[in-house]
Amino acid sequence: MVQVWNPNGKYRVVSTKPMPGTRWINLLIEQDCRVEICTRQKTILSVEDIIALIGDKCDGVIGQLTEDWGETLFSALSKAGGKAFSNMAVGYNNVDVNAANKYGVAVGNTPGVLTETTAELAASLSLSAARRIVEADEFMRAGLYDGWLPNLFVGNLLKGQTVGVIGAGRIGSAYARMMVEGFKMNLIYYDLYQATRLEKFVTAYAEFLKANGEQPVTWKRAASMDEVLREADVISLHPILDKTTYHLVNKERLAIMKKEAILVNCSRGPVIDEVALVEHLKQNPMFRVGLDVFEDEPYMKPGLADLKNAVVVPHIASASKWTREGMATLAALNVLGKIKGYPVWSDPNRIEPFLNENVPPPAASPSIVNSKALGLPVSTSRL
Ligand SMILES: NC(=O)c1ccc[n+]([C@@H]2O[C@H](COP(=O)([O-])OP(=O)(O)OC[C@H]3O[C@@H](n4cnc5c(N)ncnc54)[C@H](O)[C@@H]3O)[C@@H](O)[C@H]2O)c1
Ligand SMILES: O=C(O)[C@H](O)CO
Repeated sequence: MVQVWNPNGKYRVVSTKPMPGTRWINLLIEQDCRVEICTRQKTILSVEDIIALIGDKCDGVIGQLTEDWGETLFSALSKAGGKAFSNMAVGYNNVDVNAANKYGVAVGNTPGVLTETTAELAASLSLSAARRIVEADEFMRAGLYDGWLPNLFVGNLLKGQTVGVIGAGRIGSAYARMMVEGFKMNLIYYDLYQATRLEKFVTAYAEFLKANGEQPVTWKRAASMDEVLREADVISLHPILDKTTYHLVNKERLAIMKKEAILVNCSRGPVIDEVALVEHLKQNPMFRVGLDVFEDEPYMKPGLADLKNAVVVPHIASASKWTREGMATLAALNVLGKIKGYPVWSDPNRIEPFLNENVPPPAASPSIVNSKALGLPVSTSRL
């Protein structure tokens, strides 16, 4: 149930799951780590399972977003001499960072490497919902197709419509660019901060279209989230999950959206009140959703699975080979960096140097979310 690499390594690093690729294992082994990988056939490990894996001596743990990293686990890790934990994910709403701070444990995450992959899945869900691809696929497989018809699976044209993005950070901005450039959609977004680079991109693209005699695209930063919900035809959610974004989309907000709107969620399930969503989908058959995440994963709220106007996939937005191997590498290097006393990389939005397989990675932890709280030194490397 535990696979061991480099048994005589000085530092003991535990991974609660097998992760894609071997680079992450090799990087740890090269730096004198004994790597233990839990191979249990149990998808979601409990706190007790992880305490058993940590044992009496553990220098660092690489964990998953399905695990509850709170007071109990950080206390156990600290007692075992551990100073580092990394989620193999960019989102870390499963981690109580205050508890980690209390025990002086660094918390890593994996930004950047999954930005485009996740945005591509959001774009795929947008298209699947707009063009009713899953419904049509089921129809074909059921042997129901008996010839072309003018009204068969008529969906929505994206070109010239408005795409709304809630949370225009790394992934939200990448998605917005795909939809604007790929489908010539106009953009409206809501974020606590201005997405300057995104705005510049859309402005430049609009100028390019105009110079080619085409209808230019437009953009607008909305003053409120409701403005996006009212105006957009396709809305994709990309904020972090915290107290301010829990049930951000609720019954009242669903009611202000267009009757034929498409809602996509590749952020975290609890950003939508899923019970209210099921009801809304029942009442509004032309309203469609594309969901990668669910409020009570791995479960769906009753009724959702029966609805034809919902496309549902099992939290696979970051699931491309390159991204998942890169996430494993970043998570391992976060833990390794802390164990070795390396500084923290200065810009978690520029993690490319860690992903080049042809050169050794920088001597730094790529992304530690509580580096300031722990007073960790920051790398001065300008690679
Ligand atoms: N489905 C998946 O597999 C998958 C994959 C990657 C990331 N994610 C989720 O996507 C999230 C975003 O990732 P990212 O790399 O783009 O992060 P990011 O930090 O770059 O972007 C998040 C954005 O949300 C904004 N935001 C925060 N609170 C908000 C609010 N109340 N209203 C509107 N905007 C708000 C922030 O200002 C920021 O711009 C992650 O935290 C994670 O939960 C899911
Ligand atoms: O936060 C994340 O990284 C995802 O949910 C998994 O890739």
